[in-house]
Amino acid sequence: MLNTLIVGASGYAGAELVTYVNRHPHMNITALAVSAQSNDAGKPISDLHPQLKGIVDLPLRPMTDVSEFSAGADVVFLATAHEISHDLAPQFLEAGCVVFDLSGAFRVNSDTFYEKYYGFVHQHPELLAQAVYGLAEWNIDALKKASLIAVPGCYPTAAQLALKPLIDAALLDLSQWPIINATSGVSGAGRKAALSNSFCEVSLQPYGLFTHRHQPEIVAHLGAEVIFTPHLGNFPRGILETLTCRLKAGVTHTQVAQTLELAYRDKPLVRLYQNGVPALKNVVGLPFCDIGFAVQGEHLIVVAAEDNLLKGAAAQAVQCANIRFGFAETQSLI
Ligand SMILES: NC(=O)C1=CN([C@@H]2O[C@H](COP(=O)(O)OP(=O)(O)OC[C@H]3O[C@@H](n4cnc5c(N)ncnc54)[C@H](OP(=O)(O)O)[C@@H]3O)[C@@H](O)[C@H]2O)C=CC1
Ligand SMILES: CC(=O)N[C@@H](CCC(=O)OP(=O)(O)O)C(=O)O
Repeated sequence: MLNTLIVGASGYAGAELVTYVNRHPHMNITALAVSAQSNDAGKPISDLHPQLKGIVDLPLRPMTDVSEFSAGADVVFLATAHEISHDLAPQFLEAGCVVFDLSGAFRVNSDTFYEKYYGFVHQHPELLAQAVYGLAEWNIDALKKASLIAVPGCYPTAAQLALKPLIDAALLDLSQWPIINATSGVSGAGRKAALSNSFCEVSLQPYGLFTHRHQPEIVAHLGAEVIFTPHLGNFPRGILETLTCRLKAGVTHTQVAQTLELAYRDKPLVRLYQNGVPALKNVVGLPFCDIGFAVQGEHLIVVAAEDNLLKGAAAQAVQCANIRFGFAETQSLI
């Protein structure tokens, strides 16, 4: 049994981790942690997330002393904000834990990226170099040996799962940058109240044009430029991405289909559509990324859908843990 700590357990991604870890036959929840000053300290998690009532009623414990929580823990999931993960991960690694970080704190190994896109100067370049990017389907060998896993961003997961096999197989004419239009539900912004996320404010609107931090994350790991435009939609959860690309001259529908099929035929959490394209309702509440496409001449449109809190966060984190420790990849996920 792996003693497992979930930090940020009261958040949206944290609560999904609690559900998965609780039903994992090889993991045992040692504690559910929140900040030292949390308003929710001492409350049962099921008071905040009633879907857990009678399933997990453990209290949310304020993390006043990290060493108290790291002692005896084998695995730590950090479902915390980027700056918090940046500070906590080294302490848990030092204590010998395997750390799965759901934030952006260790995703991109660059000197300038964090200051420009996250607003802080990264203090742990050695950990940036060591962290393994947890795009699970594409990084299995490195994940098996990793001690710090940077779980990808929600938007970059769907975008890369759609584009990577096509780029690797050299099917795309990259002189036309793939255009990724993505719409996310509001849970992507976390549980904390904010005017911009409140019911009457949210409609359907693009944001972060040319400046969103997921664009350079996608580019860094894909090795190709893209145009990425996120949108906020007025629904709670799910991400749908429509990716428009140019195929190299002569590339056919069959070649695209065969390339995706080859990439994902033994990957249970990516589901390919032979006909049509996915809708959000097919993946919300489920750990899959669904992919469909259409071709017309040299033009390709790929559609990818996932639950931002699941394949975009908690499910991919547990998938990475399953790979890291040699369990079935879908253990406790489906
Ligand atoms: N929401 C999403 O769709 C996705 C989120 N992510 C990433 O996952 C992480 C969590 O996101 P999300 O669940 O949405 O966030 P939430 O805002 O919903 O939750 C954040 C959690 O962190 C806790 N927390 C805050 N400060 C500390 C601290 N110092 N020590 C310990 N716990 C703390 C909060 O509790 P309290 O404030 O009471 O202490 C809360 O439990 C973020 O880095 C986010 O970028 C990644 C992919 C998708
Ligand atoms: C709708 C919404 O606000 N989404 C968030 C992204 C989700 C997230 O949590 O960011 P990471 O994947 O980088 O951790 C945003 O655009 O900043």
